[in-house]
Amino acid sequence: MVIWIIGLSGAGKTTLADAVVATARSGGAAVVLVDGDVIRETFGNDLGHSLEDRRRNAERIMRLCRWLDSQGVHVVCAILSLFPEHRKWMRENVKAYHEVYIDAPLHQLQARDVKGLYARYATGQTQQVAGLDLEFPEPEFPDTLIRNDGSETGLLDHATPLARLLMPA
Ligand SMILES: Nc1ncnc2c1ncn2[C@@H]1O[C@H](COP(=O)(O)OS(=O)(=O)O)[C@@H](OP(=O)(O)O)[C@H]1O
Ligand SMILES: Nc1ncnc2c1ncn2[C@@H]1O[C@H](COP(=O)(O)OP(=O)(O)O)[C@@H](O)[C@H]1O
Repeated sequence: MVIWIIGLSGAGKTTLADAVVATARSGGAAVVLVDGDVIRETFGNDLGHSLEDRRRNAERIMRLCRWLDSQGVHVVCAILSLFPEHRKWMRENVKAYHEVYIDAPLHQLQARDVKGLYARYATGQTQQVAGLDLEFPEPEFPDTLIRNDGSETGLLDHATPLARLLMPA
């Protein structure tokens, strides 16, 4: 199975993905964590954040996830996932695809701004920020919809039910 965790920068994708993987492993599941940022670095940061590079990065990650899945390993992937056609491709090309959308209000992301991305946008140092000058089409049919209301505990409450999807019966 591939659990595909989508959301804007700072929504809590990595936080949730880490918890799902830790819980699933403790329950005996063979699972790999694929994080958009980490895969960029793993491949030598050869892609930036232009729309074209993001498309290529996402396509690389999709194929990597499908390949891992085909080897009998579960995958939890945390990715911004800008392109609706990619989500469709995953649903069509992975036998067991579970899409999770973390919907977090932009004002909270801007207030938290752990990576300083939104502050850099505000001062004009960074452009093409999803949710601001880059459209983020919301997933239409997520299998799990999480409204991140600002409570990290509330977010992590979803980790165990998701991890159970990966654990041996
Ligand atoms: N404009 C701009 N400039 C520099 N960096 C940016 C920019 N927009 C996003 N980010 C960072 O890229 C991370 C998202 O990358 P992903 O590989 O998950 O997805 S995608 O390529 O955006 O589709 C994202 O990581 P997360 O915060 O983990 O989502 C950001 O840290
Ligand atoms: N609901 C929340 N309340 C408080 N902090 C949160 C919440 N959700 C996420 N965080 C914090 O925000 C930061 C960004 O989360 P992260 O998982 O890296 O997001 P993403 O991977 O979507 O960019 C982390 O430091 C995390 O602890």
